Amino acid sequence: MRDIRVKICGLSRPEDVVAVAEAGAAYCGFVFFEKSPRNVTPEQARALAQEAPVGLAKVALVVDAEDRVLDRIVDTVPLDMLQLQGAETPERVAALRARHGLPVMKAVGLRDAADLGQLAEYEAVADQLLVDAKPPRDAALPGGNGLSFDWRLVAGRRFARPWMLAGGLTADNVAEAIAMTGTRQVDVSSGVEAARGVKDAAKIRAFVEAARSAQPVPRL
Ligand SMILES: O=C(O)c1ccccc1NCC(=O)[C@H](O)[C@H](O)COP(=O)(O)O
Repeated sequence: MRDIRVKICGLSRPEDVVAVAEAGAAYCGFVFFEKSPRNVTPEQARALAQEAPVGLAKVALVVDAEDRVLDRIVDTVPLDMLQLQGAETPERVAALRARHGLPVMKAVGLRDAADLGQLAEYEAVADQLLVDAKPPRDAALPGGNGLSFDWRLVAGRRFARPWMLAGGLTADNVAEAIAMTGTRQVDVSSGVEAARGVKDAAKIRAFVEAARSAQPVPRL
């Protein structure tokens, strides 16, 4: 299967972008969140983006960012997509989409069936959904924690928009996750790191290979 699209999130060094491009990923992500070990400034992200070849989509991840912060990111970094990882409302998603003229991917955290209602709410306004594990209540980060959720929650679900599976994925479990959920897109951060916040080129390669060799359930 060659149509699985992979996003590698939390890049902070030029060699990470090169490794992601060479591995054949479709998206690379830059984290703008000061408490994160993967945080980059707009200027750093701009330099990283210059390493990205045509065809590798550059995604800015923000968490409840104020307009002036997001304006500076968008004005500084050549971007292809915004990823909203905070508590942005559907109205805020729609407003940011209109303000910046970029596709918006809204992250939705799942822990149990009670969280599924959010998917429909955000499908109505976002270009894509990132279906992620809901962070633990005491987590320092709202994402990028290397935690999975119960994939059976979305197995067989018909999404109205393109969506990406995230949360605790690794080269060892990504094929099973794709087979179980039927997703065509996957996102990873912790699972391709040598140490927290430090990406590993061999793990990136192994992850992309494992994802692209997976067999999603056929669409009926
Ligand atoms: O990665 C971070 O440090 C981060 C900080 C704040 C909000 C979100 C963050 N990361 C989100 C991701 O990188 C992923 O899109 C997703 O949560 C999967 O992460 P992981 O479980 O580490 O693969």
